[in-house]
Amino acid sequence: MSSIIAVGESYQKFNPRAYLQNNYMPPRADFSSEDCVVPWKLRCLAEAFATGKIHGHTLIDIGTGPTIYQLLSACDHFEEIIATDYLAVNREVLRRWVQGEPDAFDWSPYIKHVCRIEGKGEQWKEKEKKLREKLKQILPIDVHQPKPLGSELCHPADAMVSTFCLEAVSPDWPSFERALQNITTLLKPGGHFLLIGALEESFYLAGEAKLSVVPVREADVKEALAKSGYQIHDFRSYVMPPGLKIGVDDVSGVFFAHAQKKPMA
Ligand SMILES: C[S@@+](CC[C@H](N)C(=O)[O-])C[C@H]1O[C@@H](n2cnc3c(N)ncnc32)[C@H](O)[C@@H]1O
Ligand SMILES: O=S(=O)(c1ccc2c(c1)CN[C@@H](CF)C2)N1CCSCC1
Repeated sequence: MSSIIAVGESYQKFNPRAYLQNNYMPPRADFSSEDCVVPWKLRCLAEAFATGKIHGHTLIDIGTGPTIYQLLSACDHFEEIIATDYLAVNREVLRRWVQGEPDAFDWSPYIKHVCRIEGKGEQWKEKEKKLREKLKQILPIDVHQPKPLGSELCHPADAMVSTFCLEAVSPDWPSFERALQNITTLLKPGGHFLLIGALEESFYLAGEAKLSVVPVREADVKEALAKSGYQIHDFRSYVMPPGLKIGVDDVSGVFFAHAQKKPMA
């Protein structure tokens, strides 16, 4: 238990702007080729939603952080999107983006790219406006609690997304598996879950904060999803090019999983 408390304490120094700088701005965030990791991630999400299988009233994002890229392809398929994060500073960064504050992070390269690969002729300002309208709740969360949102969600979510969260907040593998079980209670039986995460990463930097990450491999993630009652529909991995290792983390690759919570027996 103390190690989970230590993780929480380490996040008190998390700097959202530094995190965004390290991971979501050029040169690391490169859109110049479909083979780059950011286009690969956005394509995984766009293709999952393009199947038409993932839809409903409410989608919840677990550990949203200060980012919204992971919600861009979702917003056409849900009435309401719920963002969640452990840190008030991240929830405030999200609120400032939703309100269109001038100092908010510029996600337009991501929004333009997603509009292009979705091929619906949607203007990027339309998608930006749509996501801002649908991002109706920004809630505190702790995935290490059996009830991660504290009080129950009025209804389990129809679908769930989580990107780079579970492995980045779990001190060890059993904690990762328990956190996955905890967040699975927020998803309705039969609901779809899109999970993106870091492979074989042990740390990352976010300003003054140096965060520990539990290194995970493909097989570990697949096993944890199966143990939490998911059927895996799609699982892909991306091997990080050496040139992208600039010291802000030691990530070796990225995984994408499209899973579905099995219906009640
Ligand atoms: C590596 S960031 C991922 C952010 C974003 N989803 C992305 O794709 O970049 C991990 C996030 O988990 C949040 N976090 C830290 N401890 C948490 C906890 N116990 N429960 C839920 N989220 C937590 C952090 O505040 C941070 O925003
Ligand atoms: O999309 S990424 O693969 C990415 C994006 C976010 C993160 C990581 C990797 C690895 N560390 C995570 C800490 F938990 C956060 N990417 C890394 C290369 S440059 C562009 C961003």
